[in-house]
Amino acid sequence: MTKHHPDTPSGERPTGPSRRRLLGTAGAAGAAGLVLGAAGGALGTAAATEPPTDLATVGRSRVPFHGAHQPGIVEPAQAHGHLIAFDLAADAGRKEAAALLRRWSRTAEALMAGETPSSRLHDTGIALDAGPSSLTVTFGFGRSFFGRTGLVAHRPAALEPLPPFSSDALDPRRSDGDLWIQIGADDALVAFHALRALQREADGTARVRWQMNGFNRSPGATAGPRTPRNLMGQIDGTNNPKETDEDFERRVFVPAGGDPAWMAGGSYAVLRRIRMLLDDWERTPLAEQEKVLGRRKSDGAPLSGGSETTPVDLEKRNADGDLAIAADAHVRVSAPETNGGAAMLRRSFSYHDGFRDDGAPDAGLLFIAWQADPLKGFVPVQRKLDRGDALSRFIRHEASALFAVPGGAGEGEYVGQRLLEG
Ligand SMILES: C=CC1=C(C)c2cc3[nH]c(cc4nc(cc5[nH]c(cc1n2)c(C)c5CCC(=O)O)C(CCC(=O)O)=C4C)c(C)c3C=C
Ligand SMILES: [Fe+2]
Repeated sequence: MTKHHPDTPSGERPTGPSRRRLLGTAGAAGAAGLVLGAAGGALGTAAATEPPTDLATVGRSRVPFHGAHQPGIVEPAQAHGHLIAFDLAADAGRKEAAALLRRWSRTAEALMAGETPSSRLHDTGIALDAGPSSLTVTFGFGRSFFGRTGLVAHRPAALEPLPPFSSDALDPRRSDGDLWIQIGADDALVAFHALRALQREADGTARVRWQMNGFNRSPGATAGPRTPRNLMGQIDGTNNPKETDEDFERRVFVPAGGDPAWMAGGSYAVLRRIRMLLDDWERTPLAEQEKVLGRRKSDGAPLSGGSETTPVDLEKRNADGDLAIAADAHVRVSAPETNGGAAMLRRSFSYHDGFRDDGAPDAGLLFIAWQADPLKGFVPVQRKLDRGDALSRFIRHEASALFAVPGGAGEGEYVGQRLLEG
């Protein structure tokens, strides 16, 4: 399907120059000046003299933009993440939202390919000598988007507001939003470059509602891939659904023929900003920390025995007759076996935003859960955790959002087109 491009007279998709080609080509200063605009002076000089940067594996790694699903869901969480939510401007409706998603998609496609986005705006140059660095950009729609764009009839039933939980201490200013972008990259400059490029594309159409920054372990820090640790020091992500599981697609993605039709191949993202009471946690003896979770801290092995990947045995008893995994241990209370099979794909980022007035670290988990239906994933599990999770003593849910993340864009399509032009 060939689509008319809004920003070129011919209507063809402009392909931006590779960032590396821009740096390395003799005489690139002129071209760079065009692309870089105001910043072109200083960077243009560098462009004429600097050799192209050789990229290592991390920089070269590239995730495709097009596909059945949007990027940033099944790929391992990157070292750097930015989450940003927008509200549409008062005078922006469906037409303006469609134009924005078209611009955003075009920009995301170029950035993920390691290209300088060709846009009506000047590039900042922040990522000039970097490769794609596994950049992913993922777009979602919040419940309020549908009212503002006259699309309430197309709003998924799954976007019903999440129920309140007794342990919620939610800040509405850092919750919800009409539109959401999740950015992840294994290079901090590439991630920030994408954040700025996408934010600037929204100027005049949508304004930032909230923004959060997260991180994970850098690729290459360990000899082989390992499950990441969170800021409590726990290995976190072991018992996630695996792409090889027979029911993975059904659990995580809306099927073709699902309701609404425009969500086929899409998923629902539940975001919770969960602050960790790290001073309390770090004062807690190791054995108690392990009992709270139900797994060993050193290697993530379940307290019922084995290694990290050994299935958790919830029936196992110690010699003294006690349950090896306590009745309120986090892994027992959250396990699909104790929640009627409810499961979600957890793909989170840690965060640290300095220290609060009381001296405690403002740090924790940007918990992101992906599922085909929040009522069969996050909601029943969080209800159960809310009633009796030993981890609750050490965490505070401070912000919350739920977004419908449509399927991936086909060639020549933009994300959300099936909704906005359907
Ligand atoms: C409602 C869903 C969940 C919230 C909120 C949540 C918060 C949370 N979790 C950890 C740390 C770990 N969680 C682990 C397992 C785990 N957690 C959930 C759900 C929520 N967690 C599920 C469904 C599971 C898998 C259970 C299973 O099938 O065994 C683990 C163990 C390792 C793993 O399997 O990932 C850790 C560690 C924190 C720190 C946290 C809030 C800050
Ligand atoms: Fe958990």
